[in-house]
Amino acid sequence: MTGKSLLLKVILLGDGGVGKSSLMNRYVTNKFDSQAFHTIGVEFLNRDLEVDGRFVTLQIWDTAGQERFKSLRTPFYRGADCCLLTFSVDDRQSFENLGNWQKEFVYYADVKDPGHFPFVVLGNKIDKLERQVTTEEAQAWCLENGNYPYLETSAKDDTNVAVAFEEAVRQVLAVEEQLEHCMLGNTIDLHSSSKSGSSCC
Ligand SMILES: Nc1nc2c(ncn2[C@@H]2O[C@H](COP(=O)(O)OP(=O)(O)OP(=O)(O)O)[C@@H](O)[C@H]2O)c(=O)[nH]1
Ligand SMILES: [Mg+2]
Repeated sequence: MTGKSLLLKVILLGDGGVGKSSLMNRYVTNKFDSQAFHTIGVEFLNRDLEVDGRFVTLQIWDTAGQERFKSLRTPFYRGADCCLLTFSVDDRQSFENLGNWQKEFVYYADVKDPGHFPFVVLGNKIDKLERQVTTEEAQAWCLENGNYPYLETSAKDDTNVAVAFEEAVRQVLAVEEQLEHCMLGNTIDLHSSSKSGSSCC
């Protein structure tokens, strides 16, 4: 193993019943429960992985989507490195609520620069035959709301679950690299006699 393992906190948000707990459990324990209970508050599980040569410990925070548990989940948003906005492709309302979840996260996590925060959107339950949201609609929402990556998953069939969490890591690493690049730019600026500003951030 080269270098230190990076601890990243990712948080799963979305309406009750879209499959957040099922995605986390599929990814970490490779199990699926067709009779899963609603989450109360938050739970988290860790999994180590390697993405593009970087060793990462992913701390996955699974939150309660039901409105009545709002005050129990929001205190845990702070410090998240990535937010997975989740809906279910067989539940139109859960898709229409994505914007509310995004706003709730930005507010309670106190995100200073929402335009550069790594969100990833997941359309879960693609094993279901009766869809209420098309792939194209979901892609269009992602494009309009911040050009977020969109992945379609099935916790039941284990479709794209690992890919989704790896994409979350890639998004965080990309933002981190951008920041490092900017800081390097600023360091050079401080020692430079020219007054030209940094080209990023
Ligand atoms: N067919 C199918 N069912 C799924 C899938 N993912 C989850 N489910 C089922 O959907 C129901 C709700 O799943 P949960 O994982 O508990 O949903 P949640 O988003 O954690 O819900 P809250 O904890 O209330 O916020 C359960 O009965 C799961 O078995 C999937 O990919 N396909
Ligand atoms: Mg849950």
